[in-house]
Amino acid sequence: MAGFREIDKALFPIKNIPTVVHLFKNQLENSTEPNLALLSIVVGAIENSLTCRSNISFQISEPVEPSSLPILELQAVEEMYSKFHNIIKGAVDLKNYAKPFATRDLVKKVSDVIWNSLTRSYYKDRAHLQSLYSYLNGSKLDCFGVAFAVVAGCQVLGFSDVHLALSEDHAWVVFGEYSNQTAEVTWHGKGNEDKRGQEIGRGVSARSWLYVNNKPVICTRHMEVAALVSAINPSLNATHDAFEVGLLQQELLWLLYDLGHLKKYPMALGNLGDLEEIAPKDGRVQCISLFNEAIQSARSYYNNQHVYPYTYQGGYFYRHKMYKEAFESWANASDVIRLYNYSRDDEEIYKEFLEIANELIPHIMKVESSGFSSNSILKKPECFANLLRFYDGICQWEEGSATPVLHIGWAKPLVNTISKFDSDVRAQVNIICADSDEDKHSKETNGNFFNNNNYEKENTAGAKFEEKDQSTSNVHPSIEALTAACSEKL
Ligand SMILES: CC1(C)CN=C(N2CCN(c3ncnc4sc(CC(F)F)cc34)CC2)S1
Repeated sequence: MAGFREIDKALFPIKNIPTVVHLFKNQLENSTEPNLALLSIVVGAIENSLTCRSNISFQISEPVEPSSLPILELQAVEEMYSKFHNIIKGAVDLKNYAKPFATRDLVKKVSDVIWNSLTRSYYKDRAHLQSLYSYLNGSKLDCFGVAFAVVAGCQVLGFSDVHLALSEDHAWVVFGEYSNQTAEVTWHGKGNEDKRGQEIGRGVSARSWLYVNNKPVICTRHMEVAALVSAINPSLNATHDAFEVGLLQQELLWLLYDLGHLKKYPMALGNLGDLEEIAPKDGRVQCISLFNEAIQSARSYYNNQHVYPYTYQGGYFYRHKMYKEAFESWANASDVIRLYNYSRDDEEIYKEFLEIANELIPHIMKVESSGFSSNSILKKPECFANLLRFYDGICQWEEGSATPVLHIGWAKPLVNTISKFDSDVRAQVNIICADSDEDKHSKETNGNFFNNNNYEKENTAGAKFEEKDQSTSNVHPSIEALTAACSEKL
């Protein structure tokens, strides 16, 4: 695997963001494949020098240029690249692995080389541990960083069939002549025995959100560049970002967007949307359309089995006080999770729903019930309908799962929220029956329980609602009990 070519070397020493973008453009547009190790070292070096107080070795001099980046010398990068190259080539005797396609043994061997060269114990969730710069200068990598390093290592060895597979909270690799082989190469979560070398489970874990019902993002080389750019972390500390690092990430994501490499990568589109919300670039689409593109991408390529596109969008609406829209996004997120079984590996998404249900929605209820405007969301039946759909999805997520989701801590905010809607508003919500069926996945074809798009009559709020008929629904018993309880109470 050759290192930089002459046209890349000519860009050094790197002093500003446009030059980094130019380097990535060269790597992404030329005929051979982009060099993952080199690009990860470059952005990792810049990120670390601007976010970590101790400017680790690469002889960083104070920026002399008016531009915003410390000067990055070619020699420093080449030394790091050849160090990575020598670690991998030195440890893997290619005579034992016939080409052209990788084998499980080869992938496991590369994973072992990375794994065994890491610092014995360190705080794994720390920021800035995702790049090869961190690996080569601090022998530390986070969960994603290990998976990325394995793919970069296989690229150095010439196995172009080994690619990164990404769920919303885990990473693994695919390989083989038909790219249909899978292997764990890193750990996940706290205190879980790693499953490195094993193929991705078809057992109970396959129904957990962690493996997105076998609809992960399967990266091309170019999408692996998008993953390393997405993994750039501009945070300086808990409250501040290093402005230049965020700008670099935003410019690189736009380059990848324009080249079409974000089309099948919903989270990268969401990341770009978040950056655009903070610092909108002239002549670019609104950030809300990026969140919509992420949702369309998940619906088109991943059978709508991803949650984050809806929480990116819901978070945006919430921050902009567009509460009716936020409820719809969160209800759509809940329609995704309802088809999964909750497992102990799903903590991250559990925390996401917990925060929405027990922090964000109660906050909205508080600020909305202070005023008495006729335009209040507390007067809108579709808001009530979407909240019920949101809660019902979480209840169904729990159904059939070995691990419970709900506990008493969920009930108080839940009842408090529902009881904020008057009976005349609640009465306008039509709960549509869906066929009751044990298997979760057959439900995704039966449509929603709360079909809040199925209205017949105009009502005062301008939306159209059917009068509630007497049909009982088979939503989760706890939701039905709650709505009944509210009716009795009022
Ligand atoms: C709506 C949110 C709470 C805001 N940020 C979210 N992110 C979700 C995770 N993020 C990601 N962004 C791009 N690619 C990946 S791959 C991956 C799994 C990891 F194990 F490899 C995570 C992730 C970025 C940040 S979801």
